[in-house]
Amino acid sequence: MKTINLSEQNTVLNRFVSELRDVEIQKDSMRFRRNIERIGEIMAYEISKTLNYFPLETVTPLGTSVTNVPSDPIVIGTILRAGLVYHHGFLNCFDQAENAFVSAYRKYRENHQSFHVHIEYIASPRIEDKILILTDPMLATGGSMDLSYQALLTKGQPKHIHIATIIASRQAIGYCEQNFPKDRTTIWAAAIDPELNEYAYIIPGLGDAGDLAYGEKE
Ligand SMILES: O=P(O)(O)OC[C@H]1O[C@H](OP(=O)(O)OP(=O)(O)O)[C@H](O)[C@@H]1O
Ligand SMILES: O=c1cc[nH]c(=O)[nH]1
Ligand SMILES: [Mg+2]
Repeated sequence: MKTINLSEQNTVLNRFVSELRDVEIQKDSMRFRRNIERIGEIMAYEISKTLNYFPLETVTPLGTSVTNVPSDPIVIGTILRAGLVYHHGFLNCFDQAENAFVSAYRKYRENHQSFHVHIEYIASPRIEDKILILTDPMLATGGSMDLSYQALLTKGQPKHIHIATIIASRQAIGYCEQNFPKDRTTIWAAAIDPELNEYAYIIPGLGDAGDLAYGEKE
């Protein structure tokens, strides 16, 4: 299994990640959402370099042109709710992709320290033999990603799985390496952080991505 940490390259993506983390800039929730979206656009472009292509003949007003374009059918599968704008970033790039949504959220117990991940709803096309891009901006324990993937397997076996995230913990990378098919999974992260706190939040991370994008929930 390959893990690609895009922060190892000096690109403008790093500025977008640093703005997402910045406690002052986070107050501008529109900027927060737009940064997530544009990281989705850039990551989709990076993933596009791994796809299969075929030569497409195009008729222009003055002749014909042949261009290599992607041939793989793609399903973008997103975990609600923090993944919503990230999803749109991917869709801006892969505008012909099919779309899947999974509602996975942390249900905290009384003590607020332990939780289990709750899946209530999936809406997905068939994913058999397609390229499945699973998107969620935060990969903390990896539990939501794993359970969402298991839920989507009721729709077929994908040809390849791309796990796309903005901030991953080291622990979650290890968890995904153990729980996803090694020969057909690639993990893409805009940054990988060292640890989780006692509430399983990524440290230093950025806080609660869903709340920062869409407001606090009860
Ligand atoms: O890797 P994990 O330990 O499973 O944690 C990561 C999950 O936590 C966040 O969602 P959250 O449950 O906070 O829901 P929200 O998007 O509605 O805020 C995030 O968007 C991931 O889905
Ligand atoms: O650090 C984390 C962990 C889970 N969900 C988030 O939004 N942030
Ligand atoms: Mg979630």
